[in-house]
Amino acid sequence: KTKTGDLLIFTVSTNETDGFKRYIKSTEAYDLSVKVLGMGQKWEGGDMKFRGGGFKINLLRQALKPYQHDESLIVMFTDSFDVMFLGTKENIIKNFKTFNASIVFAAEVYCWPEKSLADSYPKTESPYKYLNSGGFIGYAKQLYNLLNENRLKDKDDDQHYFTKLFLNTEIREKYRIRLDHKATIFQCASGAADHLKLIESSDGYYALLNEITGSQPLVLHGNGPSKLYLNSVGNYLSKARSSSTNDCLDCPSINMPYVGEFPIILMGIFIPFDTPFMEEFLEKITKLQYPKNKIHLYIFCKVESHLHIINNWISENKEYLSVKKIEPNEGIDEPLARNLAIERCKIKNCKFFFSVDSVVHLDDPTVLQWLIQEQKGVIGPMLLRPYKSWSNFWGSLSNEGYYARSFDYMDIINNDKRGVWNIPYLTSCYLINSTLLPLLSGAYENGKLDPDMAFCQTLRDKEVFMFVDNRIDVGHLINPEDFDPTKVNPEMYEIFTNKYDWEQRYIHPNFSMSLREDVTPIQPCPDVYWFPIVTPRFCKELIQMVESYGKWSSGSNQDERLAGGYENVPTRDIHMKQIDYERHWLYFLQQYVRLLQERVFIGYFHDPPQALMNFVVRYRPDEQPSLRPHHDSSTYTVNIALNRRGIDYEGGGCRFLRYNCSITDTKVGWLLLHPGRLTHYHEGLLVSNGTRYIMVSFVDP
Ligand SMILES: O=C(O)CCC(=O)C(=O)O
Ligand SMILES: [Fe+2]
Repeated sequence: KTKTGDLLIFTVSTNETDGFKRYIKSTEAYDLSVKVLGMGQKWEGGDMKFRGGGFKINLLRQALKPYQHDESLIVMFTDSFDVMFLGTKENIIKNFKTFNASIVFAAEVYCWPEKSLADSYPKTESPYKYLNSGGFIGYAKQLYNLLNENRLKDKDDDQHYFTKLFLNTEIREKYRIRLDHKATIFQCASGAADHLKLIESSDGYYALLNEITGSQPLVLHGNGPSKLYLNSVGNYLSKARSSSTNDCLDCPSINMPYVGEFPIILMGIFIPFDTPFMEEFLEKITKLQYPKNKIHLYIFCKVESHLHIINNWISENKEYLSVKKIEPNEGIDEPLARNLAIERCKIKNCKFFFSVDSVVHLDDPTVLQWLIQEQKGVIGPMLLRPYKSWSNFWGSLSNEGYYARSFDYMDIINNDKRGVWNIPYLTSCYLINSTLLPLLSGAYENGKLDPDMAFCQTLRDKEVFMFVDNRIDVGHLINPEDFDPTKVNPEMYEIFTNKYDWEQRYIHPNFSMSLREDVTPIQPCPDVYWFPIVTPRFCKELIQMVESYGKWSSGSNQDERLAGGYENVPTRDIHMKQIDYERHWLYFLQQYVRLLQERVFIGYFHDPPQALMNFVVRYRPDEQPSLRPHHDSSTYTVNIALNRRGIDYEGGGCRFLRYNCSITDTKVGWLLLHPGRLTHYHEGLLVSNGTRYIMVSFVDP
């Protein structure tokens, strides 16, 4: 039996979709108890994107039967998958009573489904003129009787049904039916997003303020096309976040390290186009902290030139449960390859499908343990292109279904707000719970859409939420644009487009130590400084680049590469311009070398550094074994050792005559920085065996 003035809430849902779970959470946030009708039954209400929904009303009528004589019990009905509660029972009842009505319906901006009925409505100034049947509230007895004034079939449209009843003035007055024109209880979001503002409420949570009516609605309905709006503000409302501490209150907690058994997963690795830094990509996959004998591998490689590295990697990693590889010559396109991965996941009885694209670098090996524990249907870690606002998710969608920036996008990518975010588009790296796979057959194929767009469209159509977690930083994205795999050592050219990864591979790990005030720079000769700057790999690859180009200068004074056509102290060399590396090298000078220069030659600033001569020198006993004493045409000179004394060659080094000081134990990747003129008259010492390579720049000639 119910108490006087009690509130009984009904909803209908036949299965526990993400929207339903969100609805239930919102009722829990305000201690509301709700009776769910239809759970586990077959949905008989038609396709709600068109007309339908009579099913809901017929279930409700049945459920109200026991209360048909109760004149004080207040009954509320709401849809579930696109509805959230924003307030307490007390406020709902209080606001209901101010209507002095028996039944109150939600009101919305659009007259639907029969536009022509708009003229039959009573006139109102409010933008919410028309009945919406996704939410209503009334006394049990009157509601029950109203539902018996007329009958509808399961597949009939419930909103149409109620609109007809409401527009019948006799019935309207008999039951004292009113519409919630001021959205004091029900807010329908369609056409109203501009009226609404998320505010920080005095209770430490977020609330929704209707700036037109001044109300703070208690039930928010993402009717019609406003579902994405609801998803977006839903990240804040119903106590999902604290406005006072800025904490996510609704985010699953994660055990690190992982406790319990590791479920079987299928890891799909997709290489749909030429991607730089594949080596590191695969290394990070290898290092994932997840038992390999719980992972089925599925590799789609559409790039002939990457096959070699993939095959090597597969043969070095034999512990995986199984490996399925799709090669370019099989003629399987990307959407199909992705769809097949889902089918394979089903066949292998996996618990999760983990999809990773070749642009994804999973720097934190715990990422999988993290994602498994999120308890979401579809979830990915937030990944960014370093130093950029490009990410693997969109905060909002344009009307055409493409990227739109959400009000909180920058806050999320800057980590000013951390949490697990319901978003309309997610790509590159995500984990899918296998319970969803039956919905996702063919998900990656949809007309002309890119496979990622098609996939997200499918998820949205099936009302599956996508989440992105920015609570931890587990990796980053590669930018594959402008990558030219036809070059020798093409990653060397990625200093602009993928600077972060370029540094990881090519900048000496101790480089930044030299910039510290408390570290005294090494000075092997007066005003000659010595710094680690690039990795041995950089040196090796630069040598490969010049050697494969191969057109070494003759070592004579005539040099048509120079503006004057004459070189006073010629070396056997290849200029960076000749291997299309000049721009890159100048940027390197500006980004790294300049900082060292400013650290040791105090008070000299020249940004960006200029250099017309940037070249690799080759010394060989039978070619040019040494370089006679000279001044450089530079303010300061950069001289990097590219290979190893005592292993690759004997002898060599640089001698400063004024100080009778030589540096012969040069180290690969280490840079000598010295003034070019006047005091630093110098020579290149004789190479007696092998080949010595150095990289030289005359900075600020
Ligand atoms: O061999 C060396 O280390 C010095 C090279 C040099 O002085 C130059 O190329 O101008
Ligand atoms: Fe020199």
